[in-house]
Amino acid sequence: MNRPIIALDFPDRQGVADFLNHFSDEKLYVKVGMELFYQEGPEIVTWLKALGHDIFLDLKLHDIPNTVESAMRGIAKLGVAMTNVHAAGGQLMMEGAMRGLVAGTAEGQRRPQLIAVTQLTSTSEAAMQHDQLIAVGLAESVSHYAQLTQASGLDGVVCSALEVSDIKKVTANAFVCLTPGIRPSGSQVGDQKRVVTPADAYQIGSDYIVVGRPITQSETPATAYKKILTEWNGDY
Ligand SMILES: O=c1ccn([C@@H]2O[C@H](COP(=O)(O)O)[C@@H](O)[C@H]2O)c(=O)[nH]1
Repeated sequence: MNRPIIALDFPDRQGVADFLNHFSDEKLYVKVGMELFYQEGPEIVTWLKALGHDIFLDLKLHDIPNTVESAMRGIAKLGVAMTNVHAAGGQLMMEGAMRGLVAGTAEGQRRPQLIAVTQLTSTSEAAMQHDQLIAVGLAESVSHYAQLTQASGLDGVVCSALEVSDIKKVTANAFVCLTPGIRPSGSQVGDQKRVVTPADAYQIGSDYIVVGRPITQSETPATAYKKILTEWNGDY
């Protein structure tokens, strides 16, 4: 079964522990983002790994190439399955990120997948053009960032499932599209702008989906997760 990646957007480890209690012994694919990591530090990753979960460390690095390369060397040592940067940091920064990750990965250990954020799923086309002064459409901007990411030697991108078909046309087969902004029909959209249901993400061909609040804020998280898991595996 392909597992949806659960965004563990909690303020502390206790919040995560309470949440995980709903799942008995199930091995999950979880995402640790800024909220949790900046409170708990790298130990949160060590703890989740010890529980048997796979981890996407979503820190979205965006800095000068040398700084990102050094930071990635450290991230590699945490043994996460995947991590990321912002494609807007540019080709030199992304190449530096990959160099750091390769250098920091111990022999015999698998290098974490490295992907780049194109345009955040909370960004609308109008906001992108106004805030970032980008004159092209959102689809074109996302496609450009995907090609730049591939040229930089990374494994894939973060985008909305709405852009996956276009990206797949201009990138290699193995190039990964990870899609947050997933909302089961009827659930609250919140601050997300480019949303897709788990079933549609499956149909479109997303490689991974990331789901946070529809699971973490649910009264019955395990049931919400199971329903999304089923849809995401083409059973709906
Ligand atoms: O473009 C992006 C990149 C990252 N995210 C992250 O995914 C989750 C989504 O959570 P929801 O509660 O399902 O909205 C969150 O941690 C974001 O930081 C994203 O949404 N869009």
